[in-house]
Amino acid sequence: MIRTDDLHFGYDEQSILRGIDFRAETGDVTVLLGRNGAGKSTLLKHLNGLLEPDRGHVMIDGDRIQYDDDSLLSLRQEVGFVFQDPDDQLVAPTVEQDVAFGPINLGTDPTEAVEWALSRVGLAGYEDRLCSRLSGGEKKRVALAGVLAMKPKYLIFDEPTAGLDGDGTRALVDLIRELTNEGISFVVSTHYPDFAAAVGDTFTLIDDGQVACRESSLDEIPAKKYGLRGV
Ligand SMILES: Nc1ncnc2c1ncn2[C@@H]1O[C@H](COP(=O)(O)OP(=O)(O)OP(=O)(O)O)[C@@H](O)[C@H]1O
Repeated sequence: MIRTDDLHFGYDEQSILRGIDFRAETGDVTVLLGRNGAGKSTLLKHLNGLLEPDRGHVMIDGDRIQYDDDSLLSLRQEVGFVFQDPDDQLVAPTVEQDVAFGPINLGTDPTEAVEWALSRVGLAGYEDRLCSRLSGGEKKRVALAGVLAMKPKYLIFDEPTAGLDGDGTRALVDLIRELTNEGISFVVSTHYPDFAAAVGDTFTLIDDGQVACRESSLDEIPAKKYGLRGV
């Protein structure tokens, strides 16, 4: 389980998270909802140590996140993060080099992991393509493959459908459900109720820097009251 207790965080003087008690159960797809600027990305970035709280803490399977370099390296193998904008994530010239980056950093032979990850995202055969020439949707799949290649236990996915067309979104729903059945737990943020309903097991709404509600059905989330798209 990923949990945060009394998590506080602000950028400069601006307080963004104000006592977040968040829970993401192992085996679930936990969907994070909230209006623009509510702090969803900021919370997600705490879950694999990209941001360090001002107060409170983050626990992964009962262990508090530690922020030294060695601890963060092993944390990021266990808890992968796919950014909203793939251009913030892709680091190497070619698809194969990019997806191999994580396993190589971990000191493992990347061959099998790269082949597996690219086939899971439907990009087998793209190994030698230049990342810079890919479409937005393809870049997003490469970014996901790069995280999958690390074989994470938890996968944090910030706005996964941003920039995807209908087919891309449907394929992503199927992939997330398959990977969940294979043992990867997801935390995803989204503004799209259809996508949320299709992938989610539980739904957490962030408002005014706090958890406003947590439900096992999207229908129970008071979308209109919190400025969200309706189901
Ligand atoms: N690096 C930063 N420096 C200063 N302020 C920031 C930074 N990143 C985000 N913010 C501010 O923090 C607040 C929360 O941003 P965040 O991206 O976490 O919201 P969000 O819920 O993910 O929004 P959206 O749904 O629009 O993506 C916003 O007011 C945003 O402007």
